[in-house]
Amino acid sequence: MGAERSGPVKRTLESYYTTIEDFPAEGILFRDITSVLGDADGFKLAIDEMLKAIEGEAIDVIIGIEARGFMFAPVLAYELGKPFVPVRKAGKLPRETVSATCTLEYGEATIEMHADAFPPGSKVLIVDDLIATGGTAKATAQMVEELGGVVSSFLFVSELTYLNGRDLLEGYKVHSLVTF
Ligand SMILES: O=P(O)(O)OC[C@H]1O[C@H](OP(=O)(O)OP(=O)(O)O)[C@H](O)[C@@H]1O
Ligand SMILES: Nc1ncnc2[nH]cnc12
Repeated sequence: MGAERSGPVKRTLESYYTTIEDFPAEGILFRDITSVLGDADGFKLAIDEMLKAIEGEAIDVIIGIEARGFMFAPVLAYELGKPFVPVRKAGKLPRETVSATCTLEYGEATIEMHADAFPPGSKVLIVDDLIATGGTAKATAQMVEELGGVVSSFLFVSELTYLNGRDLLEGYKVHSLVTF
């Protein structure tokens, strides 16, 4: 028998994640994105797969949600030549804002976006690292629509399917690359 050939092992995006038990509270399985970003191949794979997921979609503006959405949305905005708009936790943005409150897997949050972030009618891609209950994403869509924008789709690196966040986003197009 001849020698077996083996090329470089192709890792999945999921394999770059680290899982931490009981963080930040007991009973939570925390899916840590920093180990994806902390590996150059992992980060490249994430960006490549994100770009592939939205290939061909009409997008005018890319929103990233603080803090972990900021790790991805600006890279996509740069790659696609589109403006980046931040959604931030309350009290951080300097100009007039719109706001929405959401319930999360652990806690509650109020988030804000600048009222002049994009012109009415803009097609908006909403990016975050993860969807859990979907509360943050839904609150972001409410703000986009309050400003006359149209949500083209949501794009998450990962999805906690057991929290059924997709149900809250019924009627919207939702992309996620890794499911836990
Ligand atoms: O689907 P949901 O239940 O709304 O949860 C998802 C959100 O929770 C996490 O952010 P977190 O609020 O922990 O803030 P961080 O990005 O600043 O760590 C995550 O990055 C999403 O933004
Ligand atoms: N289980 C989890 N892991 C990582 N980020 C999260 N955000 C909300 N729930 C999370």
